[in-house]
Amino acid sequence: MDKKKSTLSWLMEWAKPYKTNYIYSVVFAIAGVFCGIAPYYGITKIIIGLLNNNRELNYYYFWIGICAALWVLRYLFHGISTSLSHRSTFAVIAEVRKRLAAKLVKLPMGYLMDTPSGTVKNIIVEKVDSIETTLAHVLPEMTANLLGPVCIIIYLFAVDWRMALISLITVPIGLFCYMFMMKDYEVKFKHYVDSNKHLNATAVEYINGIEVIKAFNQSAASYKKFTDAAKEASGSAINWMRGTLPYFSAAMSVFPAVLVGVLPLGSYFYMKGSLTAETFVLIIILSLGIMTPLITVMSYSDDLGKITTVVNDITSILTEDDLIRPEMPVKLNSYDIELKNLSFAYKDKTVLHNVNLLLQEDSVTAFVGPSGGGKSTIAKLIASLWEVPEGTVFIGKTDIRNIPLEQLNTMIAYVSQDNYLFNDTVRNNIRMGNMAATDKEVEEAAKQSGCHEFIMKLENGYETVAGGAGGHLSGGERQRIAIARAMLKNAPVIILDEATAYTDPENEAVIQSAVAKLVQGKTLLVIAHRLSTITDSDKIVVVNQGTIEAQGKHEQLLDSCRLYRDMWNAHMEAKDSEGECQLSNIQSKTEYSGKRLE
Ligand SMILES: Nc1ncnc2c1ncn2[C@@H]1O[C@H](COP(=O)(O)OP(=O)(O)OP(=O)(O)O)[C@@H](O)[C@H]1O
Repeated sequence: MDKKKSTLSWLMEWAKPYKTNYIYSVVFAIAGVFCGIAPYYGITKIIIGLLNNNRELNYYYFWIGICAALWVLRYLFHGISTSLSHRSTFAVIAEVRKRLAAKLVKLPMGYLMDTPSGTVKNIIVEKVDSIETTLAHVLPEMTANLLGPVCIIIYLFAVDWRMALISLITVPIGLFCYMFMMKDYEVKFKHYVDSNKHLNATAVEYINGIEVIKAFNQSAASYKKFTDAAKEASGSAINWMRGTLPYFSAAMSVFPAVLVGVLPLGSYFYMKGSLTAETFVLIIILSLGIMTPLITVMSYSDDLGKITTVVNDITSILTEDDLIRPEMPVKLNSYDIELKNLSFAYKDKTVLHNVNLLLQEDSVTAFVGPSGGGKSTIAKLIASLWEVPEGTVFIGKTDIRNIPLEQLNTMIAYVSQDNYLFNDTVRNNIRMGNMAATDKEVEEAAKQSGCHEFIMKLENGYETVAGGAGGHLSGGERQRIAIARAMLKNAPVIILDEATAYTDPENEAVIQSAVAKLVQGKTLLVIAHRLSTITDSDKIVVVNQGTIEAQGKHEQLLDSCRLYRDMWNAHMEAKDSEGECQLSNIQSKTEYSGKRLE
């Protein structure tokens, strides 16, 4: 996407589908402005009639009628114009928000992790909302309100060029004030916008982290961070207003004050006999008529100063580089996953070094290893949550960069420790795995992942609303719902990244036996800290410090890999000390391999 496009080009691109509506809106706005100015001509005619001692009542009725009709038409046309521009603008706003939401899904996780969610929300909600003024008001009203006075001034030139020039006397002064107002406007407004984004991010952080803040008695520090952000936001608003308001007020008062020149100089010409009373009255009244449109134009100049910052914010997301993927689905020979010379860094920190590995279809591969070794990073690269910068991930011998994102998302079910549950019913949260699933299928998946029982105990069973991020459920319950969701998806590649970390051993056994039934013919990758749960995997891979330290079956690794042996011993000791050394019992329930379980 073109990152150098101007603000105007962006606005035109967004408004293009509604071009006709906008054109009609401008036309009606112009008609409205003319109907607003024209009565001044009628009033001039009435005054001139009075000055000439015209005694024909019909003459006055006629002009009064014309003025009244025009006044009504003015509001009618303005209403039609505003309704057309608003209808189109709200459609544009919805479309821009849709594009932003669609874009977020295509962006690498890195972008989303580096950008606070409050900032993203601020752009999608508030910033997008603020293009409303420009498209719905500034475009039709500013055009019309500029065109009206310009036409009158041309008419005045035709009537008396000296008076027309005099009526323009305030324009350079007004422009001068305007120039001062616009000096540094964008910088100050940007500061105001940035500090508001920061305030949004801090507010979201404060709300999301309230549990930790309370638990660690950090309310004073966190509250201070939030109040500092609020203070900065209000300071930047004051700074922005202070820098612009005096000039804005001066421009607002000077610009439309056309009578300042018209009255004294007109009187002088009249006294000298070079200006008739009729022309003088006509010029005075028409000069008054152009004031209202000029004030309207001035009031929108402020919005023009803001729009570049607003559009830049919106397009900063829209022009961010996507995960580049083709559109057309590709045919894959198998669901074998192969990593070749895979390296990866989070910013400057390299966490994977030249990883080579094969995860075969119809088999269970388990990643084990010390914390921070890189297990989840490999899983995320396979799931394309991050772009592969160096080396290659193949699925069925096809580079994942050549597989459309949608196809990839359909064939991989990724369940992590922190699975997000939407603020929707438990049933719909599970159904996200397969939107076409029937209620019965949803419940079947819930039974297999060990959540049916606790769901039935919830206030409204499957219709209970899970709450934002599943806040009404325990960590283990949330994980089991996420597993049910993945089961329903029935994807050929399943990645369980510590998916049962919060689950108690009993439920873990239920889940694992259910998953075991599903893995036939699939590629299953399990990341686990509880080694006893993966001893029967087809392949166990020891990941340490971003490299593959060893791989093989449990018994082989016990013999050949010291790190694995140490981890196993530590795990056994921990189990012993917890008094839950019914290993054989748990193992028999927790084997992932479907072949053994059946
Ligand atoms: N988003 C991120 N930004 C920066 N560094 C990260 C990010 N995610 C992970 N890391 C770092 O990358 C390294 C590997 O992390 P990763 O989560 O892959 O390890 P892991 O083996 O899965 O660890 P664990 O078993 O604790 O989940 C760690 O040093 C971690 O701090």
